[in-house]
Amino acid sequence: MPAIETIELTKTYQGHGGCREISLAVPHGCIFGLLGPNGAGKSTLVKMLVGLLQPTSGEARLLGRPLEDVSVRKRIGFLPEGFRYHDWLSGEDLLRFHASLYGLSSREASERIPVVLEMVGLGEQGRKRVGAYSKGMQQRIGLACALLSDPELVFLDEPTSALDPIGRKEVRDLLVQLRARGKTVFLNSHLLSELETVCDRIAIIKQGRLLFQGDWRELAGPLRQARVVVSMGIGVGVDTAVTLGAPAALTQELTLSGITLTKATPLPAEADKPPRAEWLLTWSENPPDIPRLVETLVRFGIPVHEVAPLAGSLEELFLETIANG
Ligand SMILES: Nc1ncnc2c1ncn2[C@@H]1O[C@H](COP(=O)(O)OP(=O)(O)OP(=O)(O)O)[C@@H](O)[C@H]1O
Repeated sequence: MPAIETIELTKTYQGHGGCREISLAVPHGCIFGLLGPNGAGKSTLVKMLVGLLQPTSGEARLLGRPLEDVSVRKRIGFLPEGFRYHDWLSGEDLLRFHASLYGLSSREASERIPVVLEMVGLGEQGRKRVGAYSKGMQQRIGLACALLSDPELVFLDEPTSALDPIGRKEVRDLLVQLRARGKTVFLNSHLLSELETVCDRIAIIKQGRLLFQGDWRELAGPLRQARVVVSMGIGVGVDTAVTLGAPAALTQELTLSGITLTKATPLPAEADKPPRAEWLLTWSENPPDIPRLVETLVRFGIPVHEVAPLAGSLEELFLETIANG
C-alpha cells in the first residue's frame, strides 16, 4: 500500500486552473519530489492532500485511509510555504500550541519539543521570540512544527528556500535521516539540484496535468555522452602543452565506431598534476564498450585520467520534459 495514492484527483476553480486527473503513487519510506513550473498546480495538489482544499472529483488515500478520514491527519506533518508564525510567541510556546492542536498531552509535548528543536538546529533558541528569528530560523521552526508529532508522512513546501548553503545541507541530511527511520517525505521545491541529491522519485506536472512520475533518471533514457579527462600535449603527437584536440587518426577511428569528439576544454591547473583537458564524447546509436574505448585512446598514446558516462542533470531533463509535454 503506497503512503499516498491519488486516482484522477481533480480540483478546478470555477472550471479553471488547479490540477486535473492526477493519479499518483508515493511509496512508503521514500523522499518524493513534486516539480512543475509556476502555476502548474503543485500547491493545489498538496492542499487537497493535507485537507485544506476539497477536491472537485477523484479520490485519494493517505497512509491507506481516504482523505475524508480526519484521524489520519495526526500522522501527517505539513510545512506550508512562506507561512507566518505567531511572532509574539517563543519558539517553545509556538511548538506547545501546535502540540495541543495535534492532541499531544503536556508531558508528550515537553518530551518532544526539545527533540524537534535539536533536529532542526534550534536547540539553544527555543526561548527566543519567533518575531526575533531570522528568516532561516523561522523556516526551521516551521519544520519543527511539521515534525512535532513524529509523523509517518510529512509534506514540505519549499523547506529550504530561506536557508544558507549550510542550512540546506543540514535539512537534506535531516530528510535522509527521516527516510532511514521509514518516514515518507513529500517535497515541493524549485531547487532542482537539491531534489536531485535527495529524491528517490519525482512527479512533474504542467498546466495541472501529470507528465511524469518515477525515478527521474528514467527520463534520461540511454546514456549518450561520456566525459574523458586526458593529459594535454603529452603523447598526442603534437609537441605543445596546449594541445586540446585528438590526433586526426584517433578522431577518424572514433567516428567509425559512431563516436564524435564534440568538445575539448582545458581544466584549471592543479599543483602536482600535468595540465589536463576534458573531452566530451557523444554518440547517437549504441553506447560504446567503455573498456574498448579506453583501449583505443591508450593505443593512440592518450594518457587517460578519467572516463565517466554522463547522465543529464535533473534540471536538463525537467526543462526538456516541460518543453515537450
Ligand atoms: N484560489 C484560486 N482561485 C482561482 N484560481 C486559482 C486559485 N489558486 C490557484 N489557482 C490557479 O490554479 C493554477 C494552479 O495554481 P497553484 O497555486 O496550484 O500552482 P503552483 O504549481 O503551486 O504554482 P507556484 O509554483 O507559482 O506556487 C494556476 O493557474 C492558478 O492561477
